[in-house]
Amino acid sequence: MSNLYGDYNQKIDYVFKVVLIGDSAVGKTQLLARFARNEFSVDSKATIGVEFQTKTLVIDNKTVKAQIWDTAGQERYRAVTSAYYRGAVGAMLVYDMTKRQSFDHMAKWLEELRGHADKNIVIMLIGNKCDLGSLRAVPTEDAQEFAQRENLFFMETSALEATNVETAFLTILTEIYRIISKKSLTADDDDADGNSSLLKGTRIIIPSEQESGKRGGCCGKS
Ligand SMILES: Nc1nc2c(ncn2[C@@H]2O[C@H](COP(=O)(O)OP(=O)(O)OP(=O)(O)O)[C@@H](O)[C@H]2O)c(=O)[nH]1
Repeated sequence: MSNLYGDYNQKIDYVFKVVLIGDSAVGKTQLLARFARNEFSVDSKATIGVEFQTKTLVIDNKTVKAQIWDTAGQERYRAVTSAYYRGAVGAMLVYDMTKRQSFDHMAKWLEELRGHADKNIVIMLIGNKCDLGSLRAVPTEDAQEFAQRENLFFMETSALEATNVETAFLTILTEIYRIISKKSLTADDDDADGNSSLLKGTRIIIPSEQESGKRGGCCGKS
């Protein structure tokens, strides 16, 4: 059996690590719960340290395992920053559209991300909690402008109502796939050893055989 989310007996062609970042309580954990398990919890506890969940899907007839990492927005609960970003090929910068401050902090989060992650990482800005429309504190245009200026994808979501959550994850994963598959075919960014800089230090592509035990640089549950 094969559908959008793949067949569990199928071999994995790619593993894409995507990180979630943003202030505490913007909804990172619930966006992940909605995408990975189609669940939502109203009494979500603050994340302590780092967690990740995986979801397997099919893009362009290839089986892609999305490994989505979630960390604490609260400084005191944050784990070692560089380890969190290592190997990430995508990032979702999440703010709460009812909390202006969480949007104003996006520049700071973006700076941290760009300071630690691969320069080719695909980034999406997410305005979460769009179900709370009457409490909106961040106009869509402000976010669009920021996204355009910083060259980010942008989407407004609701983890509660499952609005745009799947679309957001599929959009970023498809864009990562588009870049990776193009990189696999071209040698534009090759270094002196013939290795693509995008592929080299970042383990963007983890071949299926490495999935079964030889995977490097990752920890956590799957
Ligand atoms: N109305 C509404 N509430 C949401 C939505 N997403 C998350 N919440 C609520 O917002 C609160 C915080 O959600 P979390 O997912 O734990 O936030 P977080 O960004 O992971 O927080 P940290 O782990 O502290 O970084 C919880 O009470 C959630 O139920 C949403 O789309 N709409």
